[in-house]
This record gives sequence, structure tokens and C-alpha cells, in this order.
Amino acid sequence: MSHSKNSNFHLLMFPWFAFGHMTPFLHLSNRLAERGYSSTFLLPIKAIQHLQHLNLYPHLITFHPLAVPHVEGLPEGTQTASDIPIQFTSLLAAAMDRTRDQVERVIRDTKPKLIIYDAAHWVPEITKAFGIKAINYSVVSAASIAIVLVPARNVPKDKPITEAELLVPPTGYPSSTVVLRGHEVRSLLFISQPFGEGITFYERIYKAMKESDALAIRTCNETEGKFCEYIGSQYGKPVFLTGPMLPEPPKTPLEDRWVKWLSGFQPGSVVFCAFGSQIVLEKNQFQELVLGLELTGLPFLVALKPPMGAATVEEALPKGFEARVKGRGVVWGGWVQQLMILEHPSVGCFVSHCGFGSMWESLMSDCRAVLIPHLGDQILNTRFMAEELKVAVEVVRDEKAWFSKEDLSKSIKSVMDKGSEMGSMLKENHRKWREMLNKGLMTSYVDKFIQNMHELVN
Ligand SMILES: O=c1ccn([C@@H]2O[C@H](COP(=O)(O)OP(=O)(O)O[C@H]3O[C@H](CO)[C@@H](O)[C@H](O)[C@H]3O)[C@@H](O)[C@H]2O)c(=O)[nH]1
Repeated sequence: MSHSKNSNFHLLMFPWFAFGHMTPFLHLSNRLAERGYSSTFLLPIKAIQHLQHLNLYPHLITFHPLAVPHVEGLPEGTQTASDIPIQFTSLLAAAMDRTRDQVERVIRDTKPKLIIYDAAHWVPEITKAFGIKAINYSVVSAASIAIVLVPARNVPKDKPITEAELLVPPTGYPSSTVVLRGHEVRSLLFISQPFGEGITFYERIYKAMKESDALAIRTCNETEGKFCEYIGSQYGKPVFLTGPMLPEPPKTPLEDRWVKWLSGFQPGSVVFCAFGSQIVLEKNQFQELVLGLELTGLPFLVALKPPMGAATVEEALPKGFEARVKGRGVVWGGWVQQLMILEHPSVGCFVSHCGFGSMWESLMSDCRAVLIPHLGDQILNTRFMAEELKVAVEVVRDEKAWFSKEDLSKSIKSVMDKGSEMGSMLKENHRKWREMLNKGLMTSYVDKFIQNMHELVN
């Protein structure tokens, strides 16, 4: 596809100050730069050094540093969400709001054709004054937007939303299975709490979406089409899809220690378990998890952060565990190359928290998926994988969100045992989806997104 006008089509990218947002925005910038589109990318000064290596087109993507002002109560030097515990995020949003003058100056100086932003709800006020179009880009799944962040959600203005209110999906919500049940809705109570000065999370995102010229979502029509359609009709806006914006596969090979260890096992026999970048388990749940893996009798590799109160994973392991699983089980407390591990022929099962990135990596891999979600969007992603796409099993949890070693082991075996009907059904569905969600389809999303951008500004 050729775009004769792309050399003067300059974009401004302005993601929320968290790596889970800045990174997919940057992947989008890269895909656009690949086709000749330049962008100015607004980032907190400190984030620039962390993201530099992901900028694949430095001659087209210019990082513009923002000085994040100090807000009372926020730890000195805070610039991104990973600098602070979650309860400080509202103050970080207040700090983001105080970068407005800097953002306005950049808009005036660079005169972009359009702005792609997310949490800065005041961006459309600036762009309207300059006659520039603004696209609000959601980087989480469409289902997790559709269930809480639409006008039909009716969030009370003067009092906090209740669990009972959250249990009922908004009118017209297009699924009866991709929902939160019972105690799980507690993870959504935050939407009526402040997120910035004098504004709640819901009000902020509602405004950011409502005032935009178009909505963009990091997903595909094939998987989440009905949720995207619902969001578009709720806001009365066009919805552009970018596809999942997965990173380019890393060029560094899998670490030697894992190549050696994994090659000692039969093809498709190893269970790999990882819970992303945020989750820290309670110590007893951590122990139950590793005992559940032991119980399967299968080889396993667990890569998790040390649980609460422990400095290392080793000191938190159950008594006698290491000796019992020696030679077939490893618990690793550091970062591993998840994508490469999932691609290793010996790995046959992926036990994950179903964060958005892991969900896609799991879908695109050959591994059977067993899911133990923790946060709101992870629970919705899990329901989507298990009940809509039917490519995964979800581990049972009780009212207190506790899962037992027996249930974990049972779930893993239900997908790994040869001759298991459940396993064969999931494998067949998974194969169909993997074939459909191929590289060509992802490329066509970027082409379509570019076409959408041109239509919007013309
Ligand atoms: O040891 C590890 C652990 C993780 N990863 C990679 O890190 C990414 C993790 O991303 P994701 O699965 O999305 O997990 P989180 O970073 O924990 O996800 C946060 O951000 C997501 C949105 O981007 C939300 O869906 C989640 O709820 C939120 O926890 C993936 O690409 C993994 O391959 C590794 O390479 N090695």
C-alpha cells in the first residue's frame, strides 16, 4: 500500500505515563514509521532511556521529554507508574495534567496532523482550538472497556459505585460470559475513585473518549468485534482497530541455561508458568502453586517474583520441595525470555495470569493455556479465552480468590493428558484461531488504520 502524503503526515503520540501504555504506543509508532510516517513521542524524561532501544526508526520517531512536575504527596522524582505503589497513581495523573502547557507548546511547534492519546482527557480541548484531530487509543482489551467505561454504565456522580451495581453489566453489553462474578467486581471499585485532581477514573476516561474525534483499540475484529461495535455505538464514534501491536520478535537467542535445561525433556511436555510484570503472590498461595505443579508429575519451569515478605523465591519454597522436584522442576525468581520459552519445542503448557500481552503470546503459541487471572482486565481476558474462544481452561478459585494445588494440577492435566477430550477440543480451537490471527492479518490492520487516519483528517 502506498501513501503519497505520508511524508508530511506528522503524528503526536501521548500515552499515559506507564510502560504498559508507552510500549504499545511505541510499537504503533514503529509500524507507522515502517510505512514512512513520522511522529513526535511525548515521554517523561526518565522513560526515554528505558524505551530508546524499542525505537526502531529513530530518524522518524522523535522522543520529546516532558518534565513531570512534582505534586504534593508524590514521592520525589516520580515520573512513571512503575516508580510508585498503585495507591499513588491518582497523584501521578495530577502530575500528568500539569504537563498541559508543555504539551500545548509541542502542538504549536510541531503542528501534527493528528494526536493519539489516552489518559489526558484535556487533549481534545487543545486540538479543537488548533483544528487538529485527536484519536483516543485504548491499549487494554475491548471487553474491559465495554464493561465499565461506556455511558450505559451509569456511574453515580455523587457517591462511590457499589459492588451490587458493578455486578450488572451495562445495558446492551454484548456477552453473558465475558463478565466478572461475585467478589471479582471488587477489582473495579476504583473507577469511581479520584484519578487526578477533582476527577474520578471513570470521568477522566469517559471524557477522554467522548471528546475525541475517533476511538482506536488495540485489538482485532475477528476476536473482539462485537465489543468494539458496542463501544462505538455507545460513544457515537468511529472505532479504528490496530490489531494487538505485538513487539517484533526479539533477535537475541534464548539463554543457554534454558536451552540446555529444556532440551532434556520430551517435545511438548514442560509446563511453563509466569505472571507478568506486576503480580506478587502471598507466600502461602505461592507455595500452593508450586505444590500444584509438583502434583502434576510433569516437568515445569516457574518464573515468578518472590512472594510477599520474601527476598528470594528459594527461601519461600515449601519444605523438602527442591529435593523432591530436583531434575524436573525449576522455580526462578528473575526475568526470563517468555516469548522464546513459549516457542521452545519442549514446552507444551503455559500457566499464565492472562495479562493482555501474555494472552496474545499464548494465543499465538502452540502451548495449551491454563489461566489464573488476578486483576480485573485479566479476569475478562481469561473468560474470553476460556468461554468465548474456547482455547483455554481457567483454574477454579474460591470466594477469597484462593486456588488449591489440586485444582491447579487438575486443570493442567485436563489439557495435557493424552486422550483428554477437553485437551483435544481446546487444541483444535486454538489451532484454528492461531491460523486465522496470522502475520498477514496483523499487517492488514496497520494498513487499514492508516487508511482510517487519512479519512479522518481529510
Ligand atoms: O519473566 C517474564 C515475564 C514477562 N515477560 C513479558 O512481559 C510481558 C508481560 O505483559 P502482560 O502479559 O501484559 O503482563 P503485565 O505486564 O503484568 O500486564 C499489565 O499490563 C497489561 C496491559 O498491557 C494488563 O492486561 C495487565 O492486567 C497488567 O498486569 C509479556 O510480553 C511477557 O512475554 C517476560 O518476557 N518475562
